Amino acid sequence: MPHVEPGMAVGLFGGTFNPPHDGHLLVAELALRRMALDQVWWMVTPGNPLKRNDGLPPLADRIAWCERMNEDPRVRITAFEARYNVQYTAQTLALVKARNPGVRFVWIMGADNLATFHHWQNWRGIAMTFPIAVIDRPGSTLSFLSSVMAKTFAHARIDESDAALLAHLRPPAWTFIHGPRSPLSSTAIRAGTQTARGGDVASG
Ligand SMILES: Nc1ncnc2c1ncn2[C@@H]1O[C@H](COP(=O)(O)OP(=O)(O)OP(=O)(O)O)[C@@H](O)[C@H]1O
Ligand SMILES: O=C(O)c1ccc[n+]([C@@H]2O[C@H](COP(=O)([O-])O)[C@@H](O)[C@H]2O)c1
Repeated sequence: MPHVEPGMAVGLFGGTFNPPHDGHLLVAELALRRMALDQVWWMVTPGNPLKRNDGLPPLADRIAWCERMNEDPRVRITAFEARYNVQYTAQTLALVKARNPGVRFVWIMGADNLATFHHWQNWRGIAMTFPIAVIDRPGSTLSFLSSVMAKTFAHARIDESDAALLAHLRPPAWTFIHGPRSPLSSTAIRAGTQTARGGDVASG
């Protein structure tokens, strides 16, 4: 687990990163700036518990790709979930919190995950224990209105102009952050229609 000091504000950004791309960098930079975070951890998951993970490249490869991609020293690449044998985010977050007293953690996810968040293990517990920042993503912009999570915790949503307060608020507290958006996805990169650094691959 990366080193942190009490009093720091840290964003936890879990992902499969198969492969990482500029969209992930954009999320990290937006989160650092808008929430005045000291660090963002890219937590490379052993495998999304809701997805089929056969065919997933080895964790070591995905970590190496992330390290090659990232140039910001505030972004820390970690795969401690595999080492501690945890896969569900609720477990991951409990572990991080227990090992780092006095540190303010915020869970960060793209808007596509907001739409399915209510299928996650103990999702209400996560929302009751950690502030959450949802970053806009093409195709999922309206999920902050329609998702079960957004409706259930509508009373706890703060305006994004107050995002810098989020790490210091008592949960439940969440916000939806709009900003520059990236159309990139790992799926399209694997399919060969986009590149990790952006832009469409010309067809034909
Ligand atoms: N372009 C993007 N804009 C905003 N958030 C993104 C973007 N790409 C990925 N994310 C977010 O980053 C986190 C990790 O995503 P992941 O590694 O699964 O990438 P992905 O592009 O969504 O992959 P896949 O297409 O395989 O599902 C998730 O919270 C996801 O919502
Ligand atoms: O805990 C869960 O039930 C759960 C369900 C789906 C996704 N997650 C986590 O959400 C993060 C983003 O997943 P993904 O597939 O969009 O890269 C990653 O850290 C996953 O482990 C967690």
